[in-house]
Amino acid sequence: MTELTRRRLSRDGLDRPPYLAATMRDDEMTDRICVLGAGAIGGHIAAKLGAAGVDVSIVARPATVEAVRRDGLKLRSQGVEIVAPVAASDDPFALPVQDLVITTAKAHALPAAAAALAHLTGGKAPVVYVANGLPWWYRYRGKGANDGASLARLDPDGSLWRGVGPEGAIGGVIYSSNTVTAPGEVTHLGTDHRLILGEPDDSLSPRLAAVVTRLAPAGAEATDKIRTEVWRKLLVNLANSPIGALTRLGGDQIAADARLRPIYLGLYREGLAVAAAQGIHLPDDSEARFERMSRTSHRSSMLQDMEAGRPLETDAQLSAVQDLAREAGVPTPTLDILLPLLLAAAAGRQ
Ligand SMILES: NC(=O)C1=CN([C@@H]2O[C@H](COP(=O)(O)OP(=O)(O)OC[C@H]3O[C@@H](n4cnc5c(N)ncnc54)[C@H](OP(=O)(O)O)[C@@H]3O)[C@@H](O)[C@H]2O)C=CC1
Ligand SMILES: CC(C)(CO)C(=O)C(=O)O
Repeated sequence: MTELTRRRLSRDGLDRPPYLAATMRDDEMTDRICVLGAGAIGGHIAAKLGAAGVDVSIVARPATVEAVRRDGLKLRSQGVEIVAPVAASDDPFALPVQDLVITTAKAHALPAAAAALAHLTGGKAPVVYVANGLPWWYRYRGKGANDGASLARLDPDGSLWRGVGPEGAIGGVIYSSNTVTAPGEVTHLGTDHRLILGEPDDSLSPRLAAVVTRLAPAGAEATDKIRTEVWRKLLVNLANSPIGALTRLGGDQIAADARLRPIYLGLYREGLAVAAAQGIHLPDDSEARFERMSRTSHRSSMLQDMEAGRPLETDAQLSAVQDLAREAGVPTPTLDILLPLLLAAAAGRQ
């Protein structure tokens, strides 16, 4: 990386002590935003919000909380390091009710976070779900035959649907390559950064407009076709994630290996067919997508999880797609081979 320009940005121009949300006066906290599950993506979003003076707190794991309380939340992006003084806690129940909650926890971590989300929203505040893969609320106010229930794969005991409620859900799709390089420090690779938000009923509601305005410092934009955006991104993950996690290769290395090309194209095209069975018709840009990976050395978040020994996001990115394919009678031969290989490889990690 080129020499970093260090900027120390302080919310309200004050050097506030680290984590204060629970002790702040109510009149100081009129526009509270909390990011639950702040790792690579949540850290990126929270750092940009904090640097812009937004009153943001994060709920994160203890090592992150300790680092952020001590040193602030760091984001290295395009040769600049932002150090944002965001509040941090590993106990969501110590936080007051928020005006807006963003979750960037992986799909498999969400059911366990349902009670925390319910507490943070106070039953009122919207929750922006930013994640790869199919979301648990996919069948809320959609137009499909099975509308009106969670995707069972992603909300197996219904704790999200019943405990948090789909009414508060705002869908989020993100294009941004990030890695946690140290606790409380996120490195953003390249220049791409898009955060696309949409209502499950596809309306351009006043609520959506308000949320997009609040999250503008983090690059938010609105869509009136959130499921189309979910699929557009999911196709990329469906093809890239299993190949990357199995081979341990970054984007440019995958693109340089011609043997991987038909596997990538196969996965992508199977995803296109499943999306089409859902009424979402996207152009076949699989070849261009494959070539485009040569531009980035980013190691996918699933590969990062594979290497760190963490659970993989296979349910949201792969198994839920296979579920929809089976429901619709769409063949997915490439996915059907790679998914068991990936699950076995993940299970066999030391
Ligand atoms: N990284 C990237 O470049 C990209 C990621 N994405 C997607 O964004 C989403 C987030 O990914 P990413 O940021 O990489 O993931 P990370 O694992 O870096 O961040 C998620 C963090 O949330 C923590 N967490 C989970 N549940 C809780 C909880 N209840 N309370 C506190 N902390 C919690 C996790 O801890 P623990 O691990 O201990 O559970 C982890 O530290 C995923 O869906 C991913 O696929 C999309 C585009 C690019
Ligand atoms: C690789 C990338 C940026 C796009 O596939 C991604 O979404 C991830 O890391 O999970």
